[in-house]
Amino acid sequence: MLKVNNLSKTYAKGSVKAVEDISFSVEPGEIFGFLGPNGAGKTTTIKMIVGLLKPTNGQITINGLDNQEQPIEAKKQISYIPDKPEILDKLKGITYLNFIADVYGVSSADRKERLAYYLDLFQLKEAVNDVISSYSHGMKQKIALIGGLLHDPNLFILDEPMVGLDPKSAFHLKEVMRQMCQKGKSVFFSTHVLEVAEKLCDRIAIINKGKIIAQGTMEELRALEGTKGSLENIFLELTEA
Ligand SMILES: Nc1ncnc2c1ncn2[C@@H]1O[C@H](COP(=O)(O)OP(=O)(O)OP(=O)(O)O)[C@@H](O)[C@H]1O
Repeated sequence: MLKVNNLSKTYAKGSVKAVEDISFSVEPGEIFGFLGPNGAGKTTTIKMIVGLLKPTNGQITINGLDNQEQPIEAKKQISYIPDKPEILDKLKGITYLNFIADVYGVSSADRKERLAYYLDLFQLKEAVNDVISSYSHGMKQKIALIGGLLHDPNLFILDEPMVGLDPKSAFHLKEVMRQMCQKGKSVFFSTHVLEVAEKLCDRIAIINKGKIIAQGTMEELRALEGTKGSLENIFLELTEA
């Protein structure tokens, strides 16, 4: 579903090596967690995958489509929810969601069904008629999530999705991620919440100082470190230096 090959990104005319020659893939039906300390290169990697930043080197394919050669077709495959979604907050929630559905060409039958389902799930049925500027941080995040789910993306990409969500909404988001994967779609997300990653992800990659220092299933990561410990233990040991 997602293939990242030898990807690098430098900033400040090459003086900052934010991402250095990383490679990984996310298979259909997989939840993939992307972990790393502050400044490790997670957001930079995600922005290259979704086409917001041009790689210095390397290739990204999404469902077989090169995201630099076929950017529009590649973007149709994905939804991206940034850590701080910037939404058109002068609009009412429902106007925003219909706008997103229009952009992605979602049919009126699918739109009606998905809106009813997700607005109920994330408890925004009433608030959707208010302007977004009146929403709390968590409500803004939820309207962005619903917008991201309306076109039923093949690859759902989220940067720190749990921050700001109440426990019930976080629970439902995790359920939505699992349901997507049961349908053969994929989820790729960054997080600092290691307990969530450990429970939810099929595979995990850990990035540190721009380089991937470990990747695999929890079992593989444990074997790599020769431990029976938690992901927190493994993460701290690997990123200590
Ligand atoms: N626009 C930019 N110009 C220069 N350097 C940048 C820029 N954006 C990011 N960096 C640098 O690139 C490196 C990777 O940053 P990035 O935001 O990708 O990290 P991150 O893993 O997402 O961190 P966090 O967990 O704190 O969000 C850091 O050293 C950061 O200072």
